[in-house]
Amino acid sequence: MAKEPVRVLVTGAAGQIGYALVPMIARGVMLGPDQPVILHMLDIPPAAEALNGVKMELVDAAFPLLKGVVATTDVVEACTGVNIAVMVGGFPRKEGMERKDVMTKNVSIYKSQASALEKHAAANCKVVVVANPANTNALILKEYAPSIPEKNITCLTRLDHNRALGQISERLNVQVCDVKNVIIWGNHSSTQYPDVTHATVKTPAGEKPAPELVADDAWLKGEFISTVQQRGAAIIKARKLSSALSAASSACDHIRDWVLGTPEGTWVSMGVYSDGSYNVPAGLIYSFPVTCCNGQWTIVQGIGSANNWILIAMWANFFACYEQSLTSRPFHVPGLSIDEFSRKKLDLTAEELSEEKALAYSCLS
Ligand SMILES: NC(=O)C1=CN([C@@H]2O[C@H](COP(=O)(O)OP(=O)(O)OC[C@H]3O[C@@H](n4cnc5c(N)ncnc54)[C@H](O)[C@@H]3O)[C@@H](O)[C@H]2O)C=CC1
Ligand SMILES: O=C([O-])CC(=O)C(=O)O
Repeated sequence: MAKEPVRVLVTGAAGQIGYALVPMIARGVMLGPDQPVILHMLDIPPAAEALNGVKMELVDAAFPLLKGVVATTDVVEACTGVNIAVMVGGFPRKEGMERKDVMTKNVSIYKSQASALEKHAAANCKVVVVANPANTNALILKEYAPSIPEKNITCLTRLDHNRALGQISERLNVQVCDVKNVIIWGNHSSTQYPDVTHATVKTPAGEKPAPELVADDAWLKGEFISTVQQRGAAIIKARKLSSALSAASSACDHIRDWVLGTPEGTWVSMGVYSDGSYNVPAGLIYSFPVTCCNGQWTIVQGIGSANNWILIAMWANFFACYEQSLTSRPFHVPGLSIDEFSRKKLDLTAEELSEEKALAYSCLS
C-alpha cells in the first residue's frame, strides 16, 4: 500500500540552498524512494515571485513522489501540519563576515518562527536549522517553542562531517564511502573541532584507524582541522555564494539518517541539545557523534562521562531498537576516549557557544 505523504517545510526556499534542496526532497533523497512528500515552501514577500518560479519548476519536473506544493509568504500556512522542518531562511553570511555578524538579523527570525511551528506543525515535527548561526538559531527556536520536545530540535553540522570525510578520502586517495566515524564537535563555525581520533577506513585488509593510515599527526592536528573549519568561507570566496549544493545534500543526509536510522557501526554528527555528555555544558545546541534508530538520536557516550540516567536512556534506546534488529541490527558502540588535545578543542567551541547564547539573548531583550 502506498505510504501517506510526509509534509516537509523548507524556509528560505527561494534562496540558494532552497533551490538546490527542494528537488532533492521531491526525488526521495531525503526520505527514501518510496516516500511521497508534500513540500511547504516559505519565503519573505520580496522573494514571492522567485518562490513562485521555484514552484513552477517543481511542477515542470514532474516528480512522481511530489504530491503537492504549498508556496507561501505566510508563516502560519507554511508551518501547518508539517512533519519535518528544514529551516534555511535567513540572512546569509557574505564574504568577510563572521557568523556573529548575522546573529542579530537571524535570531529574531527564529524566535518568531518558533511560535508558528509550535502552534501549527504536526505534534512530532522534527526540525533541523541550517541558517547561521545554526546552533544558536536552533537554541532560540527551542526556547521559544517549549512544547516541541527538545530532542526534535537540531542543527546541521553534517556538512562539516561530510567535509571531514572528503578531506580524509582525498588525502588517502580512497573512496569517501570507505571512511567513517569522523566527529564534528561543537559549533558550526570556525571553532568547531573536526576529530578523526576514532575514524576508520575500510581497506582490503579490513578496517584500519584513519590516524594510523594518514600517519601525519601534524597534518591531522593542523591543516586538516583548519581546512574543514574554514571550508564554508573558502566556498563563499570562490563562489561569492554559500555552499548551497553540499549544504542541501547534507541536510538530506541529516534527516534521512535521523528518520531511517544510521547504518550499523556508523555514527554521524548532529547539533543537538546538550545533556552534559562529555562535560559539555547542558543547555547548548552542540554537535556530538550520534547514532539514530526508530527516529531517535542518541549521543555516542564517552568513557566515564555517562551518568546513570544517560545509561538508562541508552539501554532503553537499545531495547526499543531491538525489535527492528531482525532487519537492520542496531549497534552498540564502545565509549569514546577524549585526549588532552581534544578536550581543549571541545571546551573552546563550547565557550564560543555560551558566548553566542548570551549575545543572542541580549539581541532579543
Ligand atoms: N549549517 C550549514 O552547514 C550551512 C548554513 N548556511 C546558511 O544557510 C542560510 C541560507 O543560505 P543561502 O540559501 O545561501 O542564502 P540565500 O540568501 O540565498 O537564501 C536565504 C533565503 O531566506 C529568505 N529569508 C530571509 N528571511 C526569511 C524569513 N524570515 N523567513 C523565510 N525566509 C526568509 C531570503 O529571502 C532568501 O530567499 C544562511 O544563513 C547561510 O549562512 C549555508 C551553508 C551551510
Ligand atoms: O560559512 C557560511 O556562512 C556558510 C556555511 O555555514 C558553510 O558553508 O558551512
